[in-house]
Amino acid sequence: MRTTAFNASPHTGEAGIPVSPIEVDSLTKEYPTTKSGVLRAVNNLSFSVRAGETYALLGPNGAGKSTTIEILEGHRKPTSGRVSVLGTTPYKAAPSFRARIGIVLQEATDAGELRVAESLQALAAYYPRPRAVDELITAVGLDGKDSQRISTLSGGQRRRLDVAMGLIGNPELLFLDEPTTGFDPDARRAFWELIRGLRAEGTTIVLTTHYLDEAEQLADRLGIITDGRLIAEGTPDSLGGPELRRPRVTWIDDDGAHPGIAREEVTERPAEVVHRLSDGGSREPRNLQVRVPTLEDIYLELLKQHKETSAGQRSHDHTAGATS
Ligand SMILES: Nc1ncnc2c1ncn2[C@@H]1O[C@H](COP(=O)(O)OP(=O)(O)OP(=O)(O)O)[C@@H](O)[C@H]1O
Repeated sequence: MRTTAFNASPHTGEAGIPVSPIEVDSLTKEYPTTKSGVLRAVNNLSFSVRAGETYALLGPNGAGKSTTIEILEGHRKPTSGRVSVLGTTPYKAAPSFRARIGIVLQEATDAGELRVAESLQALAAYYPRPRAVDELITAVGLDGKDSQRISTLSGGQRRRLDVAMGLIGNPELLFLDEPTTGFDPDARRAFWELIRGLRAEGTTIVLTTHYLDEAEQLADRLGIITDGRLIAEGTPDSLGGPELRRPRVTWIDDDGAHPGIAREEVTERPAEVVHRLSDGGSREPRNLQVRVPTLEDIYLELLKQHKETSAGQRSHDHTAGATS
């Protein structure tokens, strides 16, 4: 068993050894398909999440993020591999496990005719140390909506209530599956503050999102999944490595035989390139810009590289198969 000691409130495993709250080792999940085959949604995936860390799982639609999260929550059983969450195997865990985790699913469950505060009160009764309902309503920005029927909330307000439902039990470990879909920009920023507050309290958070700025704002580390595999992992400042982070100088070249050509130079010394292009500052190349790659640029580049490598591998396998 891989074990790691961490500074912030380590969880204790079966043998009393401190372990990461989440350890995923060679996880594979296959779904049966209608054509009596299988779809491998998660493929030999390994990663761990440290105590008190916010970890973002990123990846395109269908990459296997929700499947992974559902296995971590105990809602699905792995086909193979080992998963440990808070020191237990989630799908076999005792009911007390549920009280220690908070879940915000991608899709809200039907709330019937319940009202905001009463739904949270009802849920709070299941937890040994729930959060105060009125404080939570304020924290998620639903002030004044206490007695409104859930069915009449707007999409974004409903999503905020989902987040409140995930937090009501005061969880040690919080799963957020695309939590801010449908939020307006203001509400997203308020939500980020809420998450930062939870992180400061020591809550371990696993987040999936398609908003790269959200991942950059919230995550200590990021993992990129595609085709069920982890293709890159790192901090928002280091993901992709120095090569993908080099600044780009772009301009429109009007000097050559064909004026108006868009140019780009990738460089570690953008000031030097600008100096050269502007003849020491004496002229202005058209649309001259220096751009540092954003997390989104790096993410897209990593996915592109993965696609190219996979295509190359497939064609190599095909050729090798044809000649063997
Ligand atoms: N219950 C299921 N039965 C069969 N196939 C499934 C099931 N759930 C998911 N899949 C398939 O597994 C793959 C991974 O899906 P998953 O929902 O985990 O992806 P995701 O990364 O969360 O995608 P998104 O960003 O769109 O939410 C997809 O091809 C999906 O169609």
